[in-house]
Amino acid sequence: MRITRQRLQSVAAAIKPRISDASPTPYSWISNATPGSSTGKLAGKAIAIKDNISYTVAPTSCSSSILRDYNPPYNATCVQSLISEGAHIVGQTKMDEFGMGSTTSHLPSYYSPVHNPASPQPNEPPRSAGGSSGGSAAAVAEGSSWAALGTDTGGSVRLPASFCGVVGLKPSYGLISRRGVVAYADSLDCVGVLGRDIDTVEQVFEVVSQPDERDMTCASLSSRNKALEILKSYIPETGIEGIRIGLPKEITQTASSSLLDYLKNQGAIIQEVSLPSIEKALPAYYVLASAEASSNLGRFGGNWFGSSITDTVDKNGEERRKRIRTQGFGKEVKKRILAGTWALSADEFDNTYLKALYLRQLLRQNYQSLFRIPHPHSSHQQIHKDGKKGVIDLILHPTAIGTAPLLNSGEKGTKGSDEYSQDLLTVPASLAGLPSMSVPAGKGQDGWPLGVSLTGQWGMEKLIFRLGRVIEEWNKGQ
Ligand SMILES: NC(=O)C[C@H](N)C(=O)O
Repeated sequence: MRITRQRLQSVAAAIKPRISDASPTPYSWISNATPGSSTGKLAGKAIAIKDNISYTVAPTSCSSSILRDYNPPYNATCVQSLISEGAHIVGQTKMDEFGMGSTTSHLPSYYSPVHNPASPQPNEPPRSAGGSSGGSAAAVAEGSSWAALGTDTGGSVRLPASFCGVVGLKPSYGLISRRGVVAYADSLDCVGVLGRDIDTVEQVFEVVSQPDERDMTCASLSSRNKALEILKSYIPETGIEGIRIGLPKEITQTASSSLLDYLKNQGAIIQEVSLPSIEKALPAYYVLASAEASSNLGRFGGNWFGSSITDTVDKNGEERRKRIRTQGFGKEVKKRILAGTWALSADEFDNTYLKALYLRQLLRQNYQSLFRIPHPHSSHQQIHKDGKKGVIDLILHPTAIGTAPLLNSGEKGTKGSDEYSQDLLTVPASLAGLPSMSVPAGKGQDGWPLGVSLTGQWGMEKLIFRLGRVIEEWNKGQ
């Protein structure tokens, strides 16, 4: 039988029981298909995927009304890789609409926000699972999926991982193909992996981190190999003896002294470093991400998407476009489209967009000046004015400014500009395109999970996993 798009859509319609709208479940769609294959590196493993990653048997809505009935015609490369290795795709997970948010509460009215399952007491008021991949983090934390894919533009995998007490990796920019992933901000978007431990995250990462000639931004095999060779020549094959960890002095270190002592006892060398440009990272991120989003979301104009919204068939094209975009996008998405369009306008371009690009460049140089391990692409190499070389291998700091905020209370950063500040410590690595992983690290005074982030040179995921495992060991004793 020929597989046409219509056929796929009717199959999806038959098997896509959308989750009841009032439920705080992590999922927007749950599969009732039988588990994956019994062979392959991920045989039978239950994996959830964020609702902006194309999977032909389910609607891919990006938690947006405009894509409510969109069924993608092909699998994203990363999903195909999971299926080829025997994984069972258990469902698609809720997210802040188009990835814009940090709480998974920017949702269409027919979804309710995801509740964070890491609650230390059964009757606590619900807290946010973080965002925008809050559904993926909650699915892993509650145990309904073994691992999950998310996407991270400015912290969307790491922040929910920290709030839900799981591991979340945002890989180096370009390591996981984005073919079939709905774009938010192309110069920042990364597919990321969440799991309850580092072994799980590494197993999934190894499967999905492959060159893809159908994604021109996906790193080639030679860049990947070069990064591995560089790592071998700088760092011993095992252990963390002699690994240099930098603590940025601009970030208040909540990492417990017991963790730092534990790392020192294992042979790590810990020192303070300076990342002054980190201060301007948040405004630069929101200018650049919104500018890119305003352009990317232009494609949702009413011709191909949002057809279920329209009752304006008889109106001219402009009316129809306006109506569909007005009804189809939520408030936060509209705000970002307007902000991004403004930043790119002739009057504002130099003063806003170019300034943000400049700040991004400063931040990138700042990171590069700290690392002992060189960037595999020489064009990124920082030549130090003073001729000094960088000395550290990994940077360690808290993932978030606190524990999970209450849901929809208007307090602790769930709404308004306060919500943007949740990303304070995650956007710097995104702007620099560097790998960064959040690992559970103790609890806050309120008993909710805390996470620490490890950031390294481009392509140094293996080193991040290695140090992450030591932190994981320490965390078991907490
Ligand atoms: N997509 C992300 O990484 C989340 C970030 N809070 C944003 O709204 O852009």
